Amino acid sequence: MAHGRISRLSVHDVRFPTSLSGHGSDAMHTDPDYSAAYVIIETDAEDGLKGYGITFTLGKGTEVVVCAVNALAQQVLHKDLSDIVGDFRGFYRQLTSDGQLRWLGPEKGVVHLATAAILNAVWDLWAKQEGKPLWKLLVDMDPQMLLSCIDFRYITDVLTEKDAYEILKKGQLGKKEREEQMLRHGYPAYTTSCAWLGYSDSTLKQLCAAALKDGWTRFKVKVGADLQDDIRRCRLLRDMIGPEKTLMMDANQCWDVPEAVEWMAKLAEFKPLWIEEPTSPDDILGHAAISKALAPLGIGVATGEQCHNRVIFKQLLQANALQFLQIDSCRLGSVNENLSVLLMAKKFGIPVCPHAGGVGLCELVQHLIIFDYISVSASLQNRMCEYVDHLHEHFKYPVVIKHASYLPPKDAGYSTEMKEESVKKHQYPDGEVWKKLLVAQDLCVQP
Ligand SMILES: C[C@H](O)[C@@H](O)[C@@H](O)[C@H](O)C(=O)O
Ligand SMILES: [Mg+2]
Repeated sequence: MAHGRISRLSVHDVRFPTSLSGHGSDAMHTDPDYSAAYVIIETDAEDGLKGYGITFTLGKGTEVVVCAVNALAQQVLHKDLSDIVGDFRGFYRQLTSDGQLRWLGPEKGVVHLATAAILNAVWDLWAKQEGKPLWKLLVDMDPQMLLSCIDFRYITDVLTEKDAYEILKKGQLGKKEREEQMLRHGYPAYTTSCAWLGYSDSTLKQLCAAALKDGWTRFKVKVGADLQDDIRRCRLLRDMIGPEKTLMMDANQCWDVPEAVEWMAKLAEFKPLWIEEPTSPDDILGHAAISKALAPLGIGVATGEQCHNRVIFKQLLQANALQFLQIDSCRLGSVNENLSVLLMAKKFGIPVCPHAGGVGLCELVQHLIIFDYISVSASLQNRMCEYVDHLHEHFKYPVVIKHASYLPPKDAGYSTEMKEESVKKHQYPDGEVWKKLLVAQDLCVQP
């Protein structure tokens, strides 16, 4: 049973200097420092359990998200955890409807990232108090209770609570077998970390060879900055992995709509399964036009990592604008909003392939997709979860990958907790790592 009154919320600006080695780089984010606004909530309960939550950011933006978390903190402080989760829909609504702060969103941008960080911490705490990993808390939850966590406002034209109930009811069939299957084999994954845009050809080759040796069969490559580079890199990868293995491409929003179609026609010979974020994440009809134009080439469109909220996902689905839906554990309003998107995707028959390219995103989103398979989609067809091989060593309960699949986490919680030492070292700007880097930068700019 959820218990304790929330007595403290603290938030830290934690940054990793990944840009120094090109990790995470793409056509639009050329110097990403993988970062997180890291929230810790404490209660007055005697068990001493804490909830940890993150949202993913890239360096400079983190301090802005930290401010937004502090602005929202009043909504959480002094509340009983049992009241929050007992009416989670109401609490979600309250947090996203603050009469003054909602002007900054609503339900998008910095305030929504802050909402995600806070709610991720709440879910972590709840799962810890129940003594279960988050995926298992969701799998074991009664469908009515699960639905009571979702705010259906703005989506009832495509998914009513009754529709959602039917989906979850159906999902009960064969659930036990699917859970056993997950525990035995895990959830299939693909890797992005061989082919960031800033990597040299020799790094790409070396990482791809190592990944093949480790049993990876699905690979994603960054494209979009320079066509000739793309052709060379895609050829290199396709030659290494052979014709049967799966290749995906990711442009991170760099093209106009016609440009996306033309560019992809030139990369079609490398047989990508999808092109991810070909254009602005807000351009629903643009994604639909690209989907239509690329369908004859056998290339699907994937998007979602910068999709603001359930409303945009709803419209992407309504407009046939995507063939692969990429949920993100830290951009949407935590588990609550992601549940609604998983259910909408099921209703439209669109496979969910979560986004996880960032710090901590693999740790979190694995819970959601494992739940999705066991209780909602009941299918692995055309589905896989992204994996990036960075920064797991900073987490107390890092992901476990075996045979290119995510093994379901066993520890209680949402796998969000970072090692204390890592947080201390990487806090910006006072952590040891940043102190050194900032001093070095200063020395460089001084005449
Ligand atoms: C800046 C980041 O690394 C992105 O490039 C990354 O999230 C990427 O889009 C992905 O799909 O993993
Ligand atoms: Mg991407």
